[in-house]
Amino acid sequence: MSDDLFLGFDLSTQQIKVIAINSKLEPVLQAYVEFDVDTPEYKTHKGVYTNTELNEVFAPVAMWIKAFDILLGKMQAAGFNFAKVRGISGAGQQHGSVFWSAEAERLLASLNPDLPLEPQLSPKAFSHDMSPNWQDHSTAEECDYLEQKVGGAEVLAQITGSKTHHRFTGPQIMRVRHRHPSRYEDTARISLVSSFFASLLLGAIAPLDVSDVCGMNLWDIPNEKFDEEIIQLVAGGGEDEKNELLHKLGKVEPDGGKNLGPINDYYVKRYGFSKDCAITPITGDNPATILALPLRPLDVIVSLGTSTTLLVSTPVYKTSPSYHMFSHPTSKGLYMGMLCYCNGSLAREKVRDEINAVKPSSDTSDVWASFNEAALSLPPLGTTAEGQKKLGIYFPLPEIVPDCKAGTWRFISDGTALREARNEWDVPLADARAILESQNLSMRLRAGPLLSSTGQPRRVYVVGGGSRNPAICQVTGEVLGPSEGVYRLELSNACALGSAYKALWAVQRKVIREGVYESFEDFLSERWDEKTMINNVDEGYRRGVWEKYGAALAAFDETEKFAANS
Ligand SMILES: Nc1ncnc2c1ncn2[C@@H]1O[C@H](COP(=O)(O)OP(=O)(O)O)[C@@H](O)[C@H]1O
Ligand SMILES: O=C(CO)[C@@H](O)[C@H](O)COP(=O)(O)O
Repeated sequence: MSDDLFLGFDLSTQQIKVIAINSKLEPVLQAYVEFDVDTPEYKTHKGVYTNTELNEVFAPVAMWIKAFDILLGKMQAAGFNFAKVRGISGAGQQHGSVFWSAEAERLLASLNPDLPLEPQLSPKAFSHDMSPNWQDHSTAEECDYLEQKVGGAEVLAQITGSKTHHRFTGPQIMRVRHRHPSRYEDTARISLVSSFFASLLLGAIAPLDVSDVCGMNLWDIPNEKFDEEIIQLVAGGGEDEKNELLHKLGKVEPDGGKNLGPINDYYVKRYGFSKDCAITPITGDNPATILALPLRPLDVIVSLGTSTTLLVSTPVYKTSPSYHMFSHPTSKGLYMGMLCYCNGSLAREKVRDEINAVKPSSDTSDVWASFNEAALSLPPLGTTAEGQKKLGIYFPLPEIVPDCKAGTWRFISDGTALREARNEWDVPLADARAILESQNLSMRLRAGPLLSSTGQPRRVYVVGGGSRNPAICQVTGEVLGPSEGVYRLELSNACALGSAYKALWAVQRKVIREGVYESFEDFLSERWDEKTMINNVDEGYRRGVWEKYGAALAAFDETEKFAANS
């Protein structure tokens, strides 16, 4: 019906957000809750706790539930008509795990609509009150062990789509078993952040999502099943321990558009949702992001959230230890290729703050004004009249790609030799251009094999908080050089939007024949209106400039190797 509504939630690092759309893909409501601001009692910083000594980063599960209570309350206060919602999907920050206690199923199934969710579930529904976060770097030992036992990074990447990564859920579960054996023992079920969120909505533990499960290092992507050898290694012990872990993980739902069941009665009674509002698998925030745009071959999404991620959709399952492959969230036979950086917006903010400290802008309405001016006042690579180029690496946090400790490095390249910079670097002003170039050169270096033989994209779509920044968009266009330019998705939250599209597709997709449905791509292309959804924010390829950055790639590769080995 024309007034039917569909919800896409996003449980990300710093916020929980929602977008409601109608059947014509038009957004009718957006709302969010910011953890640090709206749930201050948990005292998180940017949504997480950090234990620097052990390289641990984690988030309190109770805070997410409380924030969800607040978000639903905000929607109610805005007069949102929950009864019109026909379908719900969502996205969760990837890799984070939630450890449910044996009490969880009973508590989820008997929620009292007179009370908020959080006090009914926390702490009793959980065997562990914290969820390891994707920024965590504490699992070096577990990663080395798994990689060595399974036969190396290439083999792990072939099976699971990625080499082992500190943040991936398999190594994280293994660490919880090592560090908190009794909590692991008391765990009845393990969810990802995505399936945890679906469980809250269903009032029962939801299956894992077909795409998000690929962020665990446990799922054999080509054979569409858990890899029992890896499960055994993570579980320790013998056959019983392996089966116990398989049971804790539960099933994986292969159909991204499946109706998992109606929304739990709790929400019907408390908020007035319809009894037949369908819950569709909730996926990872990055898989959900690729659903926000009708991607064509050679198109790239650069998501500029807390993390920076580069995403492509491809029919080719081509693995490498330097990037990730995931099953596509809606379309069997397609895959999502991804690069992910920890040092995205927080690293840019650090340089921005250093510049504001020495050169505050007269434009007090834009905290990025001085940073942007500094970035755009220099030529590519800050090249001097003598031909010296500046290459920097800015990792306030340990980085994923390359696997590198925290630090800042500045280099001068004269085209043949590379050396660490001395006083010829105007710190911090020259850092503005250098950090943007560095982040884009790193993506260009690694995304090449996922793209054409030249490594040049057709379009770059920028999404997320950082895409509002014109200097960031310009340097992205200069370095990545897309032939058709850089486009910004005008709705700021791509993964919530992609999730809402997924909910709509799941409810309205045509049945082609028994068990075969209209594809997500066909469904979206028919309805999507480019003119209202995206804006051309940079011309992209500039003759001579793209080539100049191409010529600097080898030197940039060397700077990364230097940083990773120092
Ligand atoms: N004008 C801007 N320029 C650069 N960065 C920005 C701008 N506006 C917002 N951001 C950045 O966007 C980030 C949040 O993006 P968002 O996509 O909401 O992240 P997440 O989904 O990870 O919570 C913030 O860390 C902030 O630094
Ligand atoms: O770890 C990854 C992807 O592998 C991150 O992209 C997380 O999924 C968190 O994303 P944001 O909160 O930055 O959107």
